[in-house]
Amino acid sequence: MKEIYLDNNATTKVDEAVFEEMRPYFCDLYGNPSSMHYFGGQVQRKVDEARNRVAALLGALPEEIIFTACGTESDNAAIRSALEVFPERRHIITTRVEHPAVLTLCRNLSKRGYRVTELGVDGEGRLDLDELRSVIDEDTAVVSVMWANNETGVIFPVEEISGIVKEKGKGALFHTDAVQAVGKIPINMATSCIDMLSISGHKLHAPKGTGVLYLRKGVPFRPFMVGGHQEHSRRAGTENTAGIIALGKACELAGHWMEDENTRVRALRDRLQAALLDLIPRARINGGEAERLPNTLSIAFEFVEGEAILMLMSEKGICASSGSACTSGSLEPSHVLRAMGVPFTCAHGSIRFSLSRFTTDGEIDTIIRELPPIIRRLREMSPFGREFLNA
Ligand SMILES: Cc1ncc(COP(=O)(O)O)c(C=O)c1O
Ligand code: FES
Repeated sequence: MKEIYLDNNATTKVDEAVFEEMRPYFCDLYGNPSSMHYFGGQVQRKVDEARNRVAALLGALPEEIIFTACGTESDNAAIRSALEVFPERRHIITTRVEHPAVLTLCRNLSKRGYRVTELGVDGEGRLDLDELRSVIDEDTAVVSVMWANNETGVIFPVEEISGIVKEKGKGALFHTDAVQAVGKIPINMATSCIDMLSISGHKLHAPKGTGVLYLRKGVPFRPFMVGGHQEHSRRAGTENTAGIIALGKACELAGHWMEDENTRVRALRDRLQAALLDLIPRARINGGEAERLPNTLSIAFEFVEGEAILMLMSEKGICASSGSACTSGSLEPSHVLRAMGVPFTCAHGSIRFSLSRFTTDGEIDTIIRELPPIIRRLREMSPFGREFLNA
């Protein structure tokens, strides 16, 4: 059975071209880029090329790119740096729907004397920017708001938010977790006032364990990882050269595929969404009224358990997710859907489909064929579902 993989917000396939680009850097070109000899020098040149490629995708300068080990590290490095830049400030602003890479860090910091404001969202997952305007003050060190949500795909107006932070924040820094946005929607740091931005390689067809922290030129930075002088002393540790080279290639390819993502992939997502709403009663799109990533569909089916849907779909080779990968496995409904006020019964019956450039028309046809009978079967097994089906 060939899998139908619609869980690309959890992780993506490494593009074959990306794999080919990194392959020589394990057994043949294994030199240390910091070495003085030619053998290390040739690797250094490839790392520089990767930096240029990442910068090109972001409209950034190469020196604004810091390679890290993952999106989580980039998030931690950004927020911790801002707190060290302003040791006298004790206020952090974030949102209730951030990924745990940001939210858990902020909640830990709140136990160590920081005041943390978590901005709320409305029923469609949208932020209230007036709330941000009213809570930001001279004590605020950093504002961290994700570009796009991993569960619902809802896009936040981070350019406008960074403008508010610059206007009202008395120098506070603005960080955005753009892990789900990079490669899916156009980003141009040249025309932006975002100070720091996080990327994770494995969400854009590069290997797991690669990441980037974009740091705007001139923004003060206190490194989280200290030791050697790698990455201009901003991130110590011998570089993951093969991973960095892969990430560079993945960013180059993401630039080429951006239009496909926003046309063909978007049309596939929209077709899946329309068909499921049409064929399955009492289904609802989470964040459906908000601006969303072109590849993401979070859909709630009343009277059924998401985990049960996932298991029956998995038997048919269909891979999707119920909320974020890190929270599935716990029985708590997703913190994102809870923050949106999605009723408990819908939050539990929510499924996330996340497409990629590798998703085909035929795969979408299969889901449209297989999912409605699965939901019907599960509803027949549940007392509330039976009541509804018999009504
Ligand atoms: C929005 C968001 N931020 C951060 C991360 C963490 O990235 P990584 O897995 O590279 O640590 C993820 C991935 O799950 C994510 O979706
Ligand atoms: S670790 Fe990826 S969704 Fe949580």
